[in-house]
Amino acid sequence: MSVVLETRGLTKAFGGLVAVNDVSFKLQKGELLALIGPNGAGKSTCFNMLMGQLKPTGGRVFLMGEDITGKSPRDIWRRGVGRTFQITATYASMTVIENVQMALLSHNRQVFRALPFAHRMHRARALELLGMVGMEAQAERHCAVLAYGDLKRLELAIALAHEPTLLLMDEPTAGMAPRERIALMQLTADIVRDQGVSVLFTEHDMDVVFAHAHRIMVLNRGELIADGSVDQIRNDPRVQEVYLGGGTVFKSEDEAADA
Ligand SMILES: Nc1ncnc2c1ncn2[C@@H]1O[C@H](COP(=O)(O)OP(=O)(O)OP(=O)(O)O)[C@@H](O)[C@H]1O
Repeated sequence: MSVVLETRGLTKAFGGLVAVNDVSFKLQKGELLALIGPNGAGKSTCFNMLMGQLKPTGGRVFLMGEDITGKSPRDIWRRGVGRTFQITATYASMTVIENVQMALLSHNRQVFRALPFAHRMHRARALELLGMVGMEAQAERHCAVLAYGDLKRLELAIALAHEPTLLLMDEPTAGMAPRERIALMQLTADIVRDQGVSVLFTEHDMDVVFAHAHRIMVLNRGELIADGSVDQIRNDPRVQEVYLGGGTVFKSEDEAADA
């Protein structure tokens, strides 16, 4: 296995508040890694440092062994780190396929040169990407009329248009119904398996995390308190104590399957 992403002692302080404190981890190629923790644990701050939106106050970030600490978001994106957001970022006035075509034009640095012909370019690849997320049949629909779950799947296709090595997904299932959440993460897990992409995601829904993550890291008050398999995390008393303020006992695998 090869390491795609590594942090060493990653730290971010906002004045006196240390939001992320000395966080070190590795993400292997083809891994679907969850970063969980209660509200305010530091997950978004961590993501924003990985993506270049925030500069760390300490520590380093390595992508495929290369030090990318403090690089700009655009530079990091160009190196193959894609991102999906809590709020979908699609163009409502365009059709589904046009949104993917735009992403492909952007990936190929053709946006301005090719704009008059944009609707004709990269159609085959766009349809292929829509097929990957089960949205081929909706290619000609306008984004404004799409159901929320479909918008999230389109967002995934747009992120894949950039052929990312690593995809950062910040609460990908926020605002979705439970059944849709499981479906979107199943789709993500299939893409990880079939396309060799590596994914780091944050998620509040424990059923989603336990059902799909290959490995789970737990942040609490900026510190990484656990890093292990689904079973290790489910049974870790520190995690049960700290996560959601204590008193939480996670469902066993059998109970979760029955739910
Ligand atoms: N720009 C900022 N300035 C000051 N404090 C900040 C800033 N961004 C985040 N914080 C603080 O850092 C801590 C971690 O916040 P962060 O948003 O990273 O947590 P989180 O785990 O993503 O939370 P949530 O699950 O609620 O999204 C919080 O105490 C938050 O108030």
